[in-house]
Amino acid sequence: MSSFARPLRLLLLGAPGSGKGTQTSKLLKKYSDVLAISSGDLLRQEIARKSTLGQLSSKYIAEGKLIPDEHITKLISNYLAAELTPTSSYLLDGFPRTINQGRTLHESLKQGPNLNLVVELDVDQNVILDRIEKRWVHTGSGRVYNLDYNPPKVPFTDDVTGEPLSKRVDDTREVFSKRLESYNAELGPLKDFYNDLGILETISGDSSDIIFPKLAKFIEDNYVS
Ligand SMILES: Nc1nc2c(ncn2[C@@H]2O[C@H](COP(=O)(O)OP(=O)(O)O)[C@@H](O)[C@H]2O)c(=O)[nH]1
Ligand SMILES: Nc1ncnc2c1ncn2[C@@H]1O[C@H](COP(=O)(O)OP(=O)(O)O)[C@@H](O)[C@H]1O
Repeated sequence: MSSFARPLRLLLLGAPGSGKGTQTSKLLKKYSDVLAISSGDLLRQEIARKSTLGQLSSKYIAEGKLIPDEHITKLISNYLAAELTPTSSYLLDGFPRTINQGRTLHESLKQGPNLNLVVELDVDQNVILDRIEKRWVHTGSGRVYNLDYNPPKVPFTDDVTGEPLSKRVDDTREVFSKRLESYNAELGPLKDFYNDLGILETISGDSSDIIFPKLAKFIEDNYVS
């Protein structure tokens, strides 16, 4: 039995550290039948298994550069083709993040379960560097922690597996500034594209605990009831 009256096909747009992964995990706790796809997590898994794409990507990621559109689009399109059904509800985190990726995805899903909601997480960019510097991750699962906001039960240890947490190579002050610059450069055309499709919403808040209730209510009002 689906949680939804109509399928939720959501893209979360947001600067690095704005809380896309955090909102995703909160939504998955509320709606278990949503397929969550995080481009960053998929890339980090490729890097961990030392695939060709992983070896290529690790250089770009370490320098805060975007992976070339054709490579990331192939990875995500193959994943979607394998996992999506015509009635799927899904959540995209981190892809698309350029207008070319957005247009390509829109064309490839034209006959199928295309995006029906794009939410921009509008967070004061002065607060996100501190978040990034305190972010620790469990690479295997993509679980995200923060020394201030959501620390693990046991220091530097994943709550579920007990495995050690790690810092992302791109979560440094200097690399972060490059990622933020690239996000800000790509955001305008993407927002215009989805605004023209009539599916863009912007939710503001300087804490994920302010944003999530607004996001959950929007979904409840428009996709559940
Ligand atoms: N202080 C604080 N940290 C947060 C908040 N929301 C998320 N974080 C943490 O900030 C970091 C970035 O969040 P994440 O969800 O990974 O952002 P993403 O890069 O957009 O996916 C992580 O360490 C989160 O645990 C918040 O409202 N306040
Ligand atoms: N859609 C994408 N296009 C190009 N590169 C991507 C994409 N998604 C992720 N990446 C690469 O992976 C890195 C980490 O992505 P992600 O985990 O989404 O980080 P963030 O915390 O910035 O949201 C990005 O800085 C970029 O190098």
